[in-house]
Amino acid sequence: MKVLVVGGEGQLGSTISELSASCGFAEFRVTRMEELDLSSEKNVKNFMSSVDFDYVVNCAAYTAVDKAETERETARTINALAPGWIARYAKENGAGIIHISTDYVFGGNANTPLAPDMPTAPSSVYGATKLEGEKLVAEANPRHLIIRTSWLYSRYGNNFVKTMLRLAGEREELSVVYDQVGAPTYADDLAGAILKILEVGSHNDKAFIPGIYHYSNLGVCSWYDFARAIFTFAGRNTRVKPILSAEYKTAATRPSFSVLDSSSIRKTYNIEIPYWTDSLKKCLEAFGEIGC
Ligand SMILES: NC(=O)C1=CN([C@@H]2O[C@H](COP(=O)(O)OP(=O)(O)OC[C@H]3O[C@@H](n4cnc5c(N)ncnc54)[C@H](OP(=O)(O)O)[C@@H]3O)[C@@H](O)[C@H]2O)C=CC1
Ligand SMILES: Cc1cn([C@H]2C[C@H](O)[C@@H](COP(=O)(O)OP(=O)(O)O[C@H]3O[C@@H](C)C(=O)[C@@H](O)[C@H]3O)O2)c(=O)[nH]c1=O
Ligand SMILES: [Mg+2]
Repeated sequence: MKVLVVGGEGQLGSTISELSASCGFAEFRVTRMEELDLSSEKNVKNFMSSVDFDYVVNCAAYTAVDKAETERETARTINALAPGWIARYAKENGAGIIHISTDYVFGGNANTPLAPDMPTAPSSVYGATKLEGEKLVAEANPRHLIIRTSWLYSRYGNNFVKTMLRLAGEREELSVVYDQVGAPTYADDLAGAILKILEVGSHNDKAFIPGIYHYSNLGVCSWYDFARAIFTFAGRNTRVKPILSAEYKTAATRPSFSVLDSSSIRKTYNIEIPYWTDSLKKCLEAFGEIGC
């Protein structure tokens, strides 16, 4: 089986690239932006019609949540139009698509974990463009898996864990919001789940069951709790002050509650999902923040 990974330089793309090196069930080709720039349909068409693959995994996205508020068109091209093109040219190759989306498609008014079929109501341009991307992917290719994840972190790219560790080197106290509740997700865990789904699909095409799924690490926390856990596990003395979102002005509005219910991916693909603090410790070990 052949798998094409688009967006290979981001957090998830880099992680899949790393983990796939020891995968025996498929041959992976990972693209970087210089090889495939998603800003035009022509690029996508030319590239995708020149390569042979059975599944494409789209890890590329415009993830600068605040900047997206003023760069709506670019965000829409990368998060909505391009995934639609990728799904379409995958279909023309007879291939399926795994596309990644976000908890920010939800409005934040729920108070129980969000199942994939619950109503969406994005409060940001990033969330709205990601939601449109989901629709375009589903319309363009019936063999689609859309996996919504949340609060992704890894040793690659930019993420909250790295931001906190950097700021801890600059300040003795940080203020972090405690009225936005969700669940962090370690990119290694999500990448492992994606590889497992591909492996299942490689043995039996019918076991690749299309639809929208959720994948976050288990458990629930606020960004404040997340920051506290990072500093506790990393042995830092940085103080963290809990604040309200109203006290931390940002261009984009984030959902106050975006805990994803990941039970359908767990059951359908027999995937074990680790608890968020266990995975955070693993990531900090990989950073050399613990045990070195
Ligand atoms: N990060 C998070 O907290 C979360 C992410 N997600 C979703 O998970 C997926 C993976 O996210 P993550 O790995 O964190 O994202 P990253 O921002 O780390 O990676 C996205 C990659 O896409 C690339 N990209 C942007 N524009 C283009 C373009 N025109 N052509 C080709 N590549 C482009 C980026 O390049 P460059 O960096 O040079 O712009 C980057 O390498 C995305 O779909 C995201 O929406 C969902 C929930 C949480
Ligand atoms: C740096 C910092 C952030 N915050 C707040 C801002 C925000 O509400 C929250 C998290 O900050 P970030 O900027 O890391 O979060 P953000 O970029 O919004 O993270 C999101 O990225 C996109 C791509 C997703 O898909 C989401 O799942 C989510 O991970 O913490 C503080 O309260 N204090 C701080 O010092
Ligand atoms: Mg961010």
